[in-house]
Amino acid sequence: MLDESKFDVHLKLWALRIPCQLCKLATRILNGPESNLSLRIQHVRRIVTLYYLRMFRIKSTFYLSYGYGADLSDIPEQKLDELKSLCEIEVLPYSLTLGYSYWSADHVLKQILPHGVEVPSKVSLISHIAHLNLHDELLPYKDVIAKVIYDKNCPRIKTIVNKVGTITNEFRVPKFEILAGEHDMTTEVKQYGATFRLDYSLVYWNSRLEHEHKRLVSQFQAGQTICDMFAGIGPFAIPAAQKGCLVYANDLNPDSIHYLKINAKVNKVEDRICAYNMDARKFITQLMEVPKSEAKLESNESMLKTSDSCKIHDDAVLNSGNESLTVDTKDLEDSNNTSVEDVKGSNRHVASPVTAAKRTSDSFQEENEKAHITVIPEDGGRKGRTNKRMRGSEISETKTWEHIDHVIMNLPASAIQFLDAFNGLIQRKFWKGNLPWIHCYCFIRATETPESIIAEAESAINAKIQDPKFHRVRDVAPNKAMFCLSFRLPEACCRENTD
Ligand SMILES: C[S@@+](CC[C@H](N)C(=O)[O-])C[C@H]1O[C@@H](n2cnc3c(N)ncnc32)[C@H](O)[C@@H]1O
Repeated sequence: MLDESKFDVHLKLWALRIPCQLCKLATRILNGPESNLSLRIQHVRRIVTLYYLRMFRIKSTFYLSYGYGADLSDIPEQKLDELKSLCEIEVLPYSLTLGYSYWSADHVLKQILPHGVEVPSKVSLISHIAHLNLHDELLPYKDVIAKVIYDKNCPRIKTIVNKVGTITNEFRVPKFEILAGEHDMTTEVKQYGATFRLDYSLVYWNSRLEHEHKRLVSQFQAGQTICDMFAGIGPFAIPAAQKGCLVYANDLNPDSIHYLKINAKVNKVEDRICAYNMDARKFITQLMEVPKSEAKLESNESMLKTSDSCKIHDDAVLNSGNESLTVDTKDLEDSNNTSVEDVKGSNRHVASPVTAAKRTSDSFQEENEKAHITVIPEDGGRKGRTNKRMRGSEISETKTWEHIDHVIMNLPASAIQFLDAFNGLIQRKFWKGNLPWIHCYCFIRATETPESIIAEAESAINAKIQDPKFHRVRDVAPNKAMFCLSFRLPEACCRENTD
């Protein structure tokens, strides 16, 4: 329990009694820039405000002066003359108690925490949720720290959470303990004009990546096709779609896809986002693999023409075959217990067959949920393209084995290990135009260099990377920084002949 009375400070002050309507003017006179007085006034500015408001309520008016003598001798003559010309000034003693509610969180915590223990300075705000990362030394004080931060920031902050342990699950979602406020982790954040709804306890979200999301999307052009292999709730996908790109967005976490769909709707880009819930390696393979036969190709094309605006390579993505195109719902449920290291061999999600895409909205939704493959736009094509931001060319029918402009891989801990999926994936004779840009996020530790990262990437794709570009995103620890490695997929990755 926090004894709030411990923070009371009793002040004996002198006050000037000034009529209500002249208070502002008197403050301006006393608070002039040229005298020593202004310093003092600044020092007591909050008291002044506080007190002024309080007096205003009871229709009386005071201007508090912290150090003025009763005879007004501290006030420079010229200012005093100005004041006197306004009205008759009365000086009287006044006692003021500044209590717990007056002091800042920092001030209170400094008094509570033992000497030498640093007050937590970094609080991440995700709309109404304050996320603390308390280190071991502060854990014994976590409840009082949370209470003070909550008291001082309520109602803007409604929930205070602390991250427990390190992130070990595949979905990159920390475990949180709610320390104060409402037990509600659903929230809404804005990034460069887009709205993102999310449940912070279920999906990955990092507000510190806002600038990076913006930077990368600024490289995309309207009409381009983007593939986001680790899309989360859509911080790349939604703005790219807002820009007029067609986006194929995938994430292994079903909750991320749930919110991605919501966010696509909220931002009115559901006609330009196709969402998938599967392992990234399987996703990219199925998206870019050429259909097995011309016959299948043709039947896909006719389906595409009648299907909604999200043109999907049905044969590859929603293959009716029994073998590979399946997602194991059980594995997905259990995947919270899987470490990041397990990700590489993640084609293990094999079990229930995935079914084809064309159907009415309800059955569509139902079946896709079952199969963990979701295509958002149930009626996007019929509704037409509503997004005001769309510029440039309309999205034409897209065959993802013929052309994709950019591939985003934001899973820094292990995205490089997924690059081998591109080795021999594209069939050159079907591909039109340039090969895609790959934007692969990674961490570089003190023991590593950009060269060692390139070597790892080249070994994964089994080809030499020409003109790689590294962009430093942010420092995540003293010896570890997050980078974006961008390069155009080398021609040598392509398969020359169809099977
Ligand atoms: C670092 S987050 C990035 C999310 C989003 N792109 C962003 O910038 O905020 C990585 C995402 O990859 C997803 N993920 C992890 N392993 C995956 C896998 N094997 N296949 C597909 N998605 C995966 C996680 O669920 C998480 O949402």
